Amino acid sequence: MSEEIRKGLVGVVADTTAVSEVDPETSSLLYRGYPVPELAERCTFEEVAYLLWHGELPAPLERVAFEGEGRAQRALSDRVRAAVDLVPTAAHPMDVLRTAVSVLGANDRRVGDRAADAGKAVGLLSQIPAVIAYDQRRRRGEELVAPRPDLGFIENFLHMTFGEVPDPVVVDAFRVSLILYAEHSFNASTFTARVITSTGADLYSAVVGAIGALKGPLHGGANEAVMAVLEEVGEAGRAEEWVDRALAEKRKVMGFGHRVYKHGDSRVPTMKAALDRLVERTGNQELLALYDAIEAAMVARTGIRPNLDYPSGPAYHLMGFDTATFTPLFVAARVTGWTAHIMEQAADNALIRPLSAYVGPTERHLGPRT
Ligand SMILES: CC(=O)SCCNC(=O)CCNC(=O)[C@H](O)C(C)(C)COP(=O)(O)OP(=O)(O)OC[C@H]1O[C@@H](n2cnc3c(N)ncnc32)[C@H](O)[C@@H]1OP(=O)(O)O
Ligand SMILES: O=C([O-])CC(=O)C(=O)O
Repeated sequence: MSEEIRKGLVGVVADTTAVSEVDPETSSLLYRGYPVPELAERCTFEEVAYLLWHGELPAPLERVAFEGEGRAQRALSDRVRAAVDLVPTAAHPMDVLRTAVSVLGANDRRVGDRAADAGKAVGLLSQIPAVIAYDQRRRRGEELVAPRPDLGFIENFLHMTFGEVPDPVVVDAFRVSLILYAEHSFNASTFTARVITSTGADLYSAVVGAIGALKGPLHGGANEAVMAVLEEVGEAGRAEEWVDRALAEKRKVMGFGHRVYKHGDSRVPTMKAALDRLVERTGNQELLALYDAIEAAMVARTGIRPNLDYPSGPAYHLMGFDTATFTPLFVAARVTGWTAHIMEQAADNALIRPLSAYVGPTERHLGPRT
């Protein structure tokens, strides 16, 4: 076997992209050239979506037209609602979302029209929150809440989920989290979307595949799994002992480590600051003490730092979301990055098809068969 195998494609540069730049040396992240902490401080989530899709922030008139297009598509269609209702509540909300996007694609006459991809992306950005909000509500035995076209994306998403717009600290922390989750170069789910697109398949198929890839606990599923860690550890005083045992048992501590960042995830300081503001509002100091104690124990023992999922998990908990809804929230943000990459891949396509080194039995032949 003479080929060099890069298991997990570690360190492999698969293509160019102009969507975002991750610099592991400086732990920094740029969307279309703009530092993400700056976008999180000064932009709406809709503006960031526009930036990822069009390469520039919208001018005032472009912003009004773009927001209007999104606001008009926020209501859950009867077909999608019926599809959600068909999925048992025992199924994970990511399965519901995957099914709903599939139904959206099957009902879109533009499905194979590449020129309509930007419009389909706007539709998904509006419909995905409606699905997530309705799914959480039906699991709680609550009625669907109709969208409010007078509200911005973030406020409307929260209104459809909770039946009211929460206070500004919650609204702002949610906005920050979605901007931070929006895009991250060739991560597993985005790469999945690019692979599917490279075959000539439509945008919805690529997004359905990406949702499947994001569900796993080594990727987006970690924000949900972080809550299980916090609950299992229980109190700050138990953190050191718990981390020692988890490492001895060779368990992966969810919310820590990253394939690209080895000196810390660029997004964590911004999300941690939002979490701190939520804690200040709710007075939940024990949660913060627990969070800090687990991080201190992990860093002291392994040098492995938190990734974005570590502060996002408890932040979504304090905002009032059910734990199983956390990874769908990641989808609501990342659909912007996925679709930007889908359009980039389609515009300059080459089928993605690597080679494999065969390690099975050498050639052999069937003997007489009875
Ligand atoms: C937004 C996101 O999707 S970020 C990722 C979210 N995922 C998680 O939080 C899940 C937990 N983390 C992990 O599983 C990993 O850190 C990954 C999958 C994210 C990245 O891992 P990789 O780049 O493949 O590194 P790999 O898994 O080989 O880890 C290297 C070493 O660090 C250890 N390590 C890495 N992360 C962790 C962790 N969270 N807990 C314990 N040990 C860890 C590995 O066990 C391995 O040790 P070894 O060399 O002794 O075998
Ligand atoms: O980049 C990755 O491998 C995972 C990640 O942090 C993300 O998708 O946001």
